[in-house]
Amino acid sequence: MPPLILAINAGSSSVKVTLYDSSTLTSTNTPKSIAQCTIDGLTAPPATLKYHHHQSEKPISREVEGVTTQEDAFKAIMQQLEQDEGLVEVGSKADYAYVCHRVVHGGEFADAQVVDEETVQRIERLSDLAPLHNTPALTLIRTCTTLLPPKTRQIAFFDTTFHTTLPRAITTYPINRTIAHTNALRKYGFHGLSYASILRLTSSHLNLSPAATNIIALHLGSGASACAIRGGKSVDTSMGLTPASGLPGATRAGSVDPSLVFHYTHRAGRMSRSSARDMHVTYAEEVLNKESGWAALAGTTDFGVISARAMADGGDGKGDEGARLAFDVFVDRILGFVGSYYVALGGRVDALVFAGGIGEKGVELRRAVGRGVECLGFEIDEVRNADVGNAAVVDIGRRTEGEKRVLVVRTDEQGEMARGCLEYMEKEAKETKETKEDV
Ligand SMILES: Nc1ncnc2c1ncn2[C@@H]1O[C@H](COP(=O)(O)OP(=O)(O)O)[C@@H](O)[C@H]1O
Ligand SMILES: CC(=O)OP(=O)(O)O
Ligand SMILES: [Mg+2]
Repeated sequence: MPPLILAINAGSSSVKVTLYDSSTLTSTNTPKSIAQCTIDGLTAPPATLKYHHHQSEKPISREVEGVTTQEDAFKAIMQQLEQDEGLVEVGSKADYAYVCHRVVHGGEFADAQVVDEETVQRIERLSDLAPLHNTPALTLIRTCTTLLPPKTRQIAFFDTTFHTTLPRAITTYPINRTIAHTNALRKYGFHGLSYASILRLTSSHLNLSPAATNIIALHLGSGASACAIRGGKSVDTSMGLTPASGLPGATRAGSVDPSLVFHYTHRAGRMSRSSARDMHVTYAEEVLNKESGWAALAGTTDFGVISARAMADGGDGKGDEGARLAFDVFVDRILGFVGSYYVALGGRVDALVFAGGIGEKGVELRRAVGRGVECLGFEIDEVRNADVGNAAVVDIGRRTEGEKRVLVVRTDEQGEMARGCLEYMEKEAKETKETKEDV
């Protein structure tokens, strides 16, 4: 059996796992994917499992009751892989030679790391800075350590790596510099594996080298962010020290006035120091991360449902007011970042890119954002926007040449990890060869 790579992407509302054959490469030099299993809707139960073994004709899709955490989801996914007798590439668990984990907060780690006790401890220390992500990712690392043979190599890939190019004026918060330095308080940025994939796919579609590509990318999923990429490098992004800032999300408030938390409880409004008494900092975090966003405005975390309800309104005020509000708030905040990043890129933008679950499926959202950015020269074609098909990159703009294109990109975070894993394997093989030659 060839060495297999299992790439695990634990998001805030989903777990996506892709299995790759490291010995076969596609035309874009990525290991060939053999099977993919995802469970989404963890925050809008019942969750749905989707499975596709690439030799089978039809993907499977079924609801999975009682699956509410990333750990439940991962175990159900492993069970699905085990049960599939057609998955001949896997003889036993020992065939999973490499396991890649998406870890959202990498702190000071500049690059991917082989998982050992020290890496685990450092990821653990960062958990407070990405409570919806690092803790579940660590749980999955530990589950794999228990479930798979000791010789399985686990590698952690960080969302923060892509943003290590952010300029200092962007990463710096205007606060006491000593405290900022001691506590590592700065903008890190997230969704980096996704932005790396978006850059790769977009530059190839536009026939540009990544180093010559300027884009404004929108990763819109349960967690949503925007990124300005100049010459293939992240120069600004909307998430910050934690994934809680910037755009709102399924259960996240996004950027709000930082003083809001002191006025959130019923004691608030008194405008005294004691007004913060009922708002313990961990409660504030809980509220801003888990009890806000679409869930708070519209009563659901499913943006597909929100879009449908918002459109049913028809503008006569009779429809679902909460859904309309959630939709409008999201569009407003997205437009704010697009405008700001257009200026940051000096107006030289090859493409505005929609990605992530909502970016890929949200026809209405793209249409509404499209209307707002027409003044900048981006124009969405209604017909193309209405049906984006299944291609990795689709032009939905009226222009299909030159600058200011509008694209929908099927970002591939697992694929990005599989590529990184292959690079690691090649490096490891080279080092082993050199060591043997030295002996
Ligand atoms: N038809 C649709 N239109 C708009 N949004 C949708 C649609 N279907 C699903 N979504 C949204 O996509 C989100 C999932 O995006 P995804 O990027 O996969 O999530 P995660 O942040 O967990 O990685 C869901 O929360 C849901 O709101
Ligand atoms: C960083 C982040 O919010 O990730 P996700 O959208 O996968 O939850
Ligand atoms: Mg995601």
